[in-house]
Amino acid sequence: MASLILNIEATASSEIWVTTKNHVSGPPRLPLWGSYWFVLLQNFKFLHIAFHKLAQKYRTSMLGLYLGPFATVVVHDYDGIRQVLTRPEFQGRIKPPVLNMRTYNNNRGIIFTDDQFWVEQRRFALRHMREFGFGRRFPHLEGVVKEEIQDMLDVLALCEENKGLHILFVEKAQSALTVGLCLEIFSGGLTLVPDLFYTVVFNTLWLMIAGDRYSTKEHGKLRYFTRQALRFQKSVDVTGNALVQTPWLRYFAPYYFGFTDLMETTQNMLKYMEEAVAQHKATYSDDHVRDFIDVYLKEMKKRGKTEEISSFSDEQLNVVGIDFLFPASTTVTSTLNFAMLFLVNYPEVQVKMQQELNAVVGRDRLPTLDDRARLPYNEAFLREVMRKEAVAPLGVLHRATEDTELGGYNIPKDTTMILNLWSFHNDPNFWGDPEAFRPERFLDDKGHLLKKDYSLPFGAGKRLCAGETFARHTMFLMLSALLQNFTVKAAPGKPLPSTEPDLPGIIITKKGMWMKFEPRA
Ligand code: HEM
Repeated sequence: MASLILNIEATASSEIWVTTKNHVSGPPRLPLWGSYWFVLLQNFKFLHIAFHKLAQKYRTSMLGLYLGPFATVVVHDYDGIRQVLTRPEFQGRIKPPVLNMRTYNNNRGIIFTDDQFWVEQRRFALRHMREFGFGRRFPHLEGVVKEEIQDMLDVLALCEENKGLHILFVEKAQSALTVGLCLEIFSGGLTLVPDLFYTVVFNTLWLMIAGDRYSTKEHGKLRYFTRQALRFQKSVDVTGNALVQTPWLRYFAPYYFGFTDLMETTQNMLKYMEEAVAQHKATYSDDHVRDFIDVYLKEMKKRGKTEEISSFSDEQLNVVGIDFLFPASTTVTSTLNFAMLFLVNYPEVQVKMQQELNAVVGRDRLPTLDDRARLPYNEAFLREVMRKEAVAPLGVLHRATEDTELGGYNIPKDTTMILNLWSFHNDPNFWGDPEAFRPERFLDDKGHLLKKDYSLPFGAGKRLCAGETFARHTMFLMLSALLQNFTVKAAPGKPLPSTEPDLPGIIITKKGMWMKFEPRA
């Protein structure tokens, strides 16, 4: 079968859009899955690598193909990517029926919606999440994050000191609950990542959304949500794979093609929001708005009186909630996971980061956001991690909302636009030595951060990741606090883990790993 497909590829025309004047090159279209067959043949696991190889093969930065019946262009270069990110006619989203099925059979939320609905809901959510500290400097929230990070460091120190299992017999263990936590993610002096990071990220966001934080005894619930979110991210690739191209597959092999995971995990995450919203309704007061859920309920009441049909609804509130919670709890923690891998593979980089922390912050207090500008090497490290391993290597799919052109090629309305951020981040013409892990590439001769960061792990333009500032703040605070107090090492006696991802999906991740956090003298 594979050789038959290769044969067809070699003989068929590579110009796929006979309806357009100026064709985009790419592999031909076969029955059922169109050009997807050729994509799978290039790399069955990681789509960003497959597209990258095909673009090289067709000597183009704009690859044209069909994913099933859908005309698609994959853009690989900086200029093309920036144009798609910033031009208004490329800000649509694809809305395949299977995606709608997950959210009350309605296209809801922010990430997968477009048009006026998306504009109104994104603007509202961001404006009001800011009131509770999202994406900005806000002393109350920074205090909470500090507490959460201090808890993480304390538990880490306690479990490290007592080597996990032995903690059961140590009086120092504050309670049986701490013991439970230690047993789950600490064992024999090693710590499980990314699980270590789940609490800080989830609790900080949950405080803004639902006005609450999970105490140690409820950490199981919080980790349950994060694992659902991760399972969701792993259920399909970012194109929705064969399930989007041939939706009837869900009747024949729902588990194999990811349909079961897609549905179950979304339902489980929605249940979280549904319960929180029900509790808020039971205790709601117009005079005392506690968090984002209350703000949203208030808006619904207001609009209910004035508008016949409003885009504000219970369903939309639930999906907006998970559209913040699922990326936050998976992308931030997975990026930190990659950061740990780069630290153990490049110990000299880790030493430099610790030296900078010693000089700027010392050891008597935790790093704060005020220190961030004075820790350029630590900042450059995070940028380099996200350049090398952008957890969302193809971003989220865009759609052309009208007939247009890009780079001299005609792009018909409704073309799916995929941005290969990974390919651009690894372009030797742009970065010189993209294969090298070198935080210095983001610094000038004097060690100051370069004014412009050309990498695009969060996208750009109107669809810029809604959580960029939150993610950058949280990752900086967690990483700098960890390195101020611990040295990260690979598990002794085991081969050094590679920095390459091993699990595909909407985001790419590493499997959970046991690592050593050695307290610094
Ligand atoms: C390292 C962490 C993260 C990375 C690398 C990342 C990356 C991205 C990317 C590439 C996009 C697509 C942009 C586009 O459509 O062109 C996106 C969208 C989005 N992200 Fe993130 N993200 C991260 C963290 C977060 C966090 C913490 C949140 C929320 C708390 C979040 C919420 C969203 C939302 C709501 C969108 C959809 C924006 C829209 O369509 O208007 N992300 N993110």
